[in-house]
Amino acid sequence: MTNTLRIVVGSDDAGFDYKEVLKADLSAHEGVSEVFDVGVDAAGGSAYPTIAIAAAEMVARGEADRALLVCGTGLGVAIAANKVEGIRAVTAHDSFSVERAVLSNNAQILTFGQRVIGLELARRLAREWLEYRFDVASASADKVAEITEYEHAHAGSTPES
Ligand SMILES: O=C[C@H](O)[C@H](O)COP(=O)(O)O
Repeated sequence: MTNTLRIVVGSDDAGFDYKEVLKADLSAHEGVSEVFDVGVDAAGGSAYPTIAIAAAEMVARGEADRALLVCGTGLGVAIAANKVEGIRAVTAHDSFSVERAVLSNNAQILTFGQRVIGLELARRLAREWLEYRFDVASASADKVAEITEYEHAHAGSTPES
């Protein structure tokens, strides 16, 4: 496989068990060149925003290509990661959404909820996710660019209500 991926994984306490399994899967996958773990460790303790922002900042800085994050629902880590400029993070618990997260939205971050989906489905979805690459020449590219343009134009500002 060409174009291997550097992936950062992270979770809060509620996602720790899945994060550890997914980390092992990613580390053994031929399509993954590096796996970084921003926690939590077995001792736990960090809340989901802390972990999600740390992972998202690694992606935003170009230190990792993607992140795979787990919390109880997948929602909190996605919300927090999306606060980092340039990041598109989505929660996806089905095969089609995982595909479109990359091919339509060029999302760099996928999140799972340990309290929502079974472990084997999460493992399968993570494997599928590794196979997709966003096509910058696709019809989806202009739509993603519109998000980025808005983000850049409004950085640091709060929309008036
Ligand atoms: O989105 C948040 C996650 O599900 C987190 O693991 C649990 O958050 P809570 O303890 O605030 O419900």
